[in-house]
Amino acid sequence: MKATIEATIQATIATHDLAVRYGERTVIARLNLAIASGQVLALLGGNGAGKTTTIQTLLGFVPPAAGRVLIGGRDLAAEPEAARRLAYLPENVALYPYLSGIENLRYFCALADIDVTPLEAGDMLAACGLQEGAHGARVSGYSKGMRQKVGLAIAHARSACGMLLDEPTSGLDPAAANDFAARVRAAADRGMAVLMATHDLFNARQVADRIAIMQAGAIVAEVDAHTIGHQELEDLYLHHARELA
Ligand SMILES: Nc1ncnc2c1ncn2[C@@H]1O[C@H](COP(=O)(O)OP(=O)(O)OP(=O)(O)O)[C@@H](O)[C@H]1O
Repeated sequence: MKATIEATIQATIATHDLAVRYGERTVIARLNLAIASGQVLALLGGNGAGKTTTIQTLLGFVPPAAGRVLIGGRDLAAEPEAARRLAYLPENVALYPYLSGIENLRYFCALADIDVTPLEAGDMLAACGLQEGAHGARVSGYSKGMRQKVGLAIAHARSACGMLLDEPTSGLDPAAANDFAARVRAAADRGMAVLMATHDLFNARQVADRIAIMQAGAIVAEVDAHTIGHQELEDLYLHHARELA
């Protein structure tokens, strides 16, 4: 589904006719995305559909073969630093294991020239749901859910305008997944644009405003997450998965 030019320009995270190649192979083809402030787009798709490659390209890690990436209206090709306004939460948030939650948050903020006092860091972690007893403990002992809360706190502290999540709920128990979903929704409600690549249809419906289905590097369907039922979404997803088989 093609985003209008107006939506692309106004969006916080956007791509226009994006193509990505690995060698001779095209893995993203004419991808048009537009995610406005306050919106969550869930990107569904089978293994190898191109979800992670899309995220890596938005972050500037993978160069486009054609098309444009716009972050906050700034073209990444001309202003690569625009990608620094995005927070990235991969499946396993990378933190320094021998530092505490507070130290990790302060360190990642310092990299962005943001000075955060230990007290402020504790408040930020608490606001993201990390229990106080864990703030000063080494991250090596944290669960996946706790690491994600630190990741969310870093994103807020760095005033990210957008957040890219790659399979954030895989491996989380239902309570942790539910809690994470609520926090992502809250981040969007405060104005962040969120792109969430996931295999979790339930989570996609719970958190997202729109759900896009990706197949062989292109969006083949886009639906309203608030109105589509679980069965309908599953059928749509499987229909496109079968087309490929
Ligand atoms: N560094 C790379 N070099 C060459 N090909 C790659 C590279 N990274 C990914 N690919 C290929 O690009 C295609 C898209 O991969 P990608 O990881 O983006 O898919 P995905 O939708 O994130 O899949 P999954 O759900 O399994 O994580 C796949 O065919 C993959 O093999």
